[in-house]
Amino acid sequence: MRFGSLTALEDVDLEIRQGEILGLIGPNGAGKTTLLNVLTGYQRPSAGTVRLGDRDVTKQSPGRRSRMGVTRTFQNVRLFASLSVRENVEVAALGAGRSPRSAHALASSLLARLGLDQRADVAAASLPYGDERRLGVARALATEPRFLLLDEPAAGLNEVESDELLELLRSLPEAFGCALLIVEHDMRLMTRLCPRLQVLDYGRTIGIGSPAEMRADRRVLEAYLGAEEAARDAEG
Ligand SMILES: Nc1ncnc2c1ncn2[C@@H]1O[C@H](COP(=O)(O)OP(=O)(O)OP(=O)(O)O)[C@@H](O)[C@H]1O
Repeated sequence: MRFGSLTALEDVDLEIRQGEILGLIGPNGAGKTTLLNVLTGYQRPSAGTVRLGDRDVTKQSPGRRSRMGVTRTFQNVRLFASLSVRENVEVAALGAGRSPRSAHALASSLLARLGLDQRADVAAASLPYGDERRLGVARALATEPRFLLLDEPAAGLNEVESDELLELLRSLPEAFGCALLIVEHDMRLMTRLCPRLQVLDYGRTIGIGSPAEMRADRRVLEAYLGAEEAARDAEG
C-alpha cells in the first residue's frame, strides 16, 4: 500500500482462519490501521490481493465485504450518541438486512449476552467508557461477522475495564463463531488474549508466533520495545 512516495505496507501476508484470535501489533506508524483498511475495503491496495475463502474481494466495497462477513470497529468508537443503546445495535442489524422485528430480537439477545440489557434504553452518549466499547462490539456483532476486525478496542480503558473487555473478546469465537483480528497497543491484554501475534514494523511483517515467541524474538524486541530494552534484556 503506497501513499505517494510513502510505502505503508510492503510484502505483507496475513492469514486469519475461522474461529481464530489473531493480534496485530507493532510500533506507531507500522501500518496496522492501513492493513485493517485494506482488509475491510476502506483502502484499495496499490498491489496485492485480499481473499475471503476462495474469493478475491480486493475490489469489493466495505459494505459488500461486511455483508460477506467481514466487519470492523474503528479507533474512535462511532456510536450514534443520541440514539439509545438498543437503537445503536438495531440500526446495525437493519443495515445488515434484517427486518425491524428481527433486528429488535437480535439486539435484545446481543445486549443480554454482553451485559448491556440493563442499559438498553439509555442514550449511548451517557454510557461509561467501558460500556461504550462493549456497545461498539455489540453493534459489530449485529452484522453477524465471520471475521471481526477491531482497531484498538482497549484504548483509554483502565485495567479493570481492559480485563472485562478481554473476557468479552475471548468468548466471542465460541459464542458467535467469528474470528477476531485485533490491533491493540495494550500488550497486557494482547499477550493474554491472542494465541498468535503478527508483528509489523515499517510496513513489513517482522514476526509471527505466540506471545512467548514474540517476546523472545530479537527483531521484535528491537523494533517494538526499542533497542535499549533489548540491550537491557541481554544483560539481564
Ligand atoms: N491516508 C494516508 N495518507 C498518507 N500517509 C498515510 C495515510 N494513512 C497512513 N499513512 C502513513 O502510513 C504509515 C502507516 O500508518 P498506520 O496508521 O497504518 O500505522 P499504525 O501502525 O496503525 O499506527 P498507530 O499505532 O499509530 O495507529 C504511517 O507512516 C502513516 O503516516
